Amino acid sequence: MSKSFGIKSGILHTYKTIGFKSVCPAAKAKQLNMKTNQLVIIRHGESEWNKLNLFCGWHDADLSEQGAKDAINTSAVALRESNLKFDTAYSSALIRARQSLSIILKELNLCDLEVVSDWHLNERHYGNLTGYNKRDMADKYGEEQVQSWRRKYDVLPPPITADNPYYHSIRNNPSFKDIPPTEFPDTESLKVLMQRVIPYFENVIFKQVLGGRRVLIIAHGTVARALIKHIDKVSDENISTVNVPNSIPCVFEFNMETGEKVGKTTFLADENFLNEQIQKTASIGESNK
Ligand SMILES: O=C(O)[C@@H](COP(=O)(O)O)OP(=O)(O)O
Repeated sequence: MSKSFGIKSGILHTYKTIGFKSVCPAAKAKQLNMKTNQLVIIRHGESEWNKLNLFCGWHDADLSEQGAKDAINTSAVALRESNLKFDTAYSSALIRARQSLSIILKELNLCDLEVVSDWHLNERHYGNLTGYNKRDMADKYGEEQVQSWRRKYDVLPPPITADNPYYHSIRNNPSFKDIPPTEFPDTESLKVLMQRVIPYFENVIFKQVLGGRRVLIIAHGTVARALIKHIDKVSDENISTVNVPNSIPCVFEFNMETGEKVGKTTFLADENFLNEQIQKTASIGESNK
């Protein structure tokens, strides 16, 4: 049985959320009259490349069988148990996010929901790390370097070169045909990714949230970290400690008049399961050799 709870410092050490601590009666009355709306963000289910522990980024990996099951048993079950309803949904242009969204919507009997898939919500481009096993890269370059590529705010992986086995399939992916050539990345840090994700979020998605539409976003680990950093004002340093696991819905609530965040960021999962999945996501994982 899923249950919800706010992120506390014990779970994501330095990640502090904005909660109401004590309020005067007038402020309480204001809270009670406040119109709010929720936004749900989910990282797609496990992909074939998550399973193999490969840097994936803009490579278009399918969902694994387990990922498809988790979209049903973890994502859809939690949304249903929490009685969350949606008017519209967004995903990246990548198959793993689109597949997760379509499975979740089918489970919730929402197959007719308006859906937008947009490349601005794509995972960060992992540059020339694309296709390599994370543990093998740690053996070659050291764990510190690999964790810095993965989690530091402003560290770019080496740019992808034409001899990378996935260079051409990424460049020629029909799902990316509308991306202006000058905006097609060859590597991205979290900082660089935020330059495309946050304007899209603010100008397209958040306006709908403030207008009262109930929005579901299916995205990626780094995109979810970008949105958490932006919404919860996490510092450049502390964001490196935030890891977002596959399939577990993350719920934010906003004051519709002011756009301010209300209450705590909430992951819809049992606390032990959430902690286990966060540890798994943070870890460099195993080699396939
Ligand atoms: O690109 C990838 O390899 C993973 C994230 O990997 P880490 O940053 O956790 O290593 O992205 P996602 O599975 O969310 O699309």
